[in-house]
Amino acid sequence: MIELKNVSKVYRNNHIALSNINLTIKKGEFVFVVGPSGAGKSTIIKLLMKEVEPTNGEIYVNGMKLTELKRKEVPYFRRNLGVVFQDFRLLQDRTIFENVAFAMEIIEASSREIKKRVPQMLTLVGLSSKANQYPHQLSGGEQQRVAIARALANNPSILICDEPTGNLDPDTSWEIMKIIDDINKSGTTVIMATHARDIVDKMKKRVVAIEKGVIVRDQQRGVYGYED
Ligand SMILES: Nc1ncnc2c1ncn2[C@@H]1O[C@H](COP(=O)(O)OP(=O)(O)OP(=O)(O)O)[C@@H](O)[C@H]1O
Repeated sequence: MIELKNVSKVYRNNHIALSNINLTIKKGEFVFVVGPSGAGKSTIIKLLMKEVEPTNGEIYVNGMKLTELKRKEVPYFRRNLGVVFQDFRLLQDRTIFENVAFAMEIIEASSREIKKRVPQMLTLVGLSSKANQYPHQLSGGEQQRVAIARALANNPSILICDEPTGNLDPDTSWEIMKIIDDINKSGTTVIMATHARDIVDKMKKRVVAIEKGVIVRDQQRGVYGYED
């Protein structure tokens, strides 16, 4: 479970990115976070990853109070999170297999586990045949599937996606959404920040809308609801 209690974030330049956010996300939910550019969506994601600290308020993820986590506990905490970004963020000088393996090497998984798990993840995203290729040899959609495989390698309970379809054409975006939806159906909590109106409208999931750092709407089976 994820809980933000009275969370505010003021950046160093005194910009108020989030103001008194209260949000609870249950295990297994699928939540879209929508809102105009600059509304604070990425800031929420960075707070959940403990990449930035809140100025005020409390954040709990899977029973851990993030503001009280010690520096050395952060890697352990992050094992529970898989993260996918708009720009894929693959290592260009490593193969597809090595990119997925890298996530497991960080948590010091054994080479035996890695050899077993990476092919399973590549099969899940339909890329077994590309294991020995390099990112630049893959299409954008394929690269995003690698990023998803990497995000899931350590079996996280939460998948966080920041604009995962932002660089993809509509058909490819839907292929990615099908994979993310299946991951959610298998029990993983999904939080996805997006500007993709069509996807939000068709998926009929919970929608949390943010404007100027404030939650202005929180709907089950919601819609995108912006003209941008
Ligand atoms: N490191 C930072 N220092 C100062 N201001 C920042 C910083 N990061 C973000 N901001 C500001 O905080 C506000 C919220 O930014 P955030 O990136 O969370 O928005 P967003 O909703 O994700 O936008 P987009 O849809 O364009 O990605 C913006 O006004 C942004 O300029």
